[in-house]
Amino acid sequence: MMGRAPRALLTVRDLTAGRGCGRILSGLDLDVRRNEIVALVGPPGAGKTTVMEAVAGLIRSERGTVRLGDADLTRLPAERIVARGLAYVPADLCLFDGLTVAENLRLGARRPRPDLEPVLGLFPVLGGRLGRLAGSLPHGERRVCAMARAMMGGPRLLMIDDVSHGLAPKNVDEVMRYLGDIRASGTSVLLAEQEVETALSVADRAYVMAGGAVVASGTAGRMLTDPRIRSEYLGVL
Ligand SMILES: Nc1ncnc2c1ncn2[C@@H]1O[C@H](COP(=O)(O)OP(=O)(O)OP(=O)(O)O)[C@@H](O)[C@H]1O
Repeated sequence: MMGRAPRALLTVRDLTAGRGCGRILSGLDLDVRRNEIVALVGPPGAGKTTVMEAVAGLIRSERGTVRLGDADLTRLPAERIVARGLAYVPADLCLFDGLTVAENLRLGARRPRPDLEPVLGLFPVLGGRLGRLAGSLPHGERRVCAMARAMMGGPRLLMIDDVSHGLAPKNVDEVMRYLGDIRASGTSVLLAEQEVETALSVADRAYVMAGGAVVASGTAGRMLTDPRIRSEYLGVL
């Protein structure tokens, strides 16, 4: 919106979290504003999944705060975080393979007899797959199904881990286009991605992670053109 500062949606401050093996994130700050697509990029093991799981309430943080709009999500259980409007698509998708696509979508809704039409409007490819078992879909469509299931609850923010993982190049382009459509429908997006150029092609802003910390951040345009960031953090000579 011209002349008005973009409003904060997700505000993460001083996030410090680990797993059984010890502390992974220390004092991490991150923001997603309304109508933004934000990318978390970095090599395997940098901590991108850990950020998403801590924000989604799947692992407990030691310290720090997580807010979504006016709501304080800090250390709420995962199901209450989803109910506040924050949905998460994990890298392994967690579809119910023995249920149909339609049944998977209904499970993502927060009402007993949900209308599938708005989400099918966003992901038209699923319209012809509703009666198929989710386990029988090709990998690209499984990812679309998982994104669609997450959208059934009408989230304000959708977090998607390893968004292009295992996809053929044409399916990567398709999934990236869906991210733009999701944003246009009013849901902001936080994605984690190892393929930096892929992430920056769709994101407004990005955070580069290494060793559990944010080591650079800025607009995608700056990330793509700044020679220091390209050589030091993105591995592009
Ligand atoms: N389930 C787990 N148990 C113990 N340690 C883990 C677990 N998952 C990740 N880790 C460790 O936590 C650190 C951060 O991993 P994380 O998966 O958050 O990174 P990532 O940037 O998402 O990597 P990728 O791009 O491969 O998904 C790594 O050192 C990793 O070995």
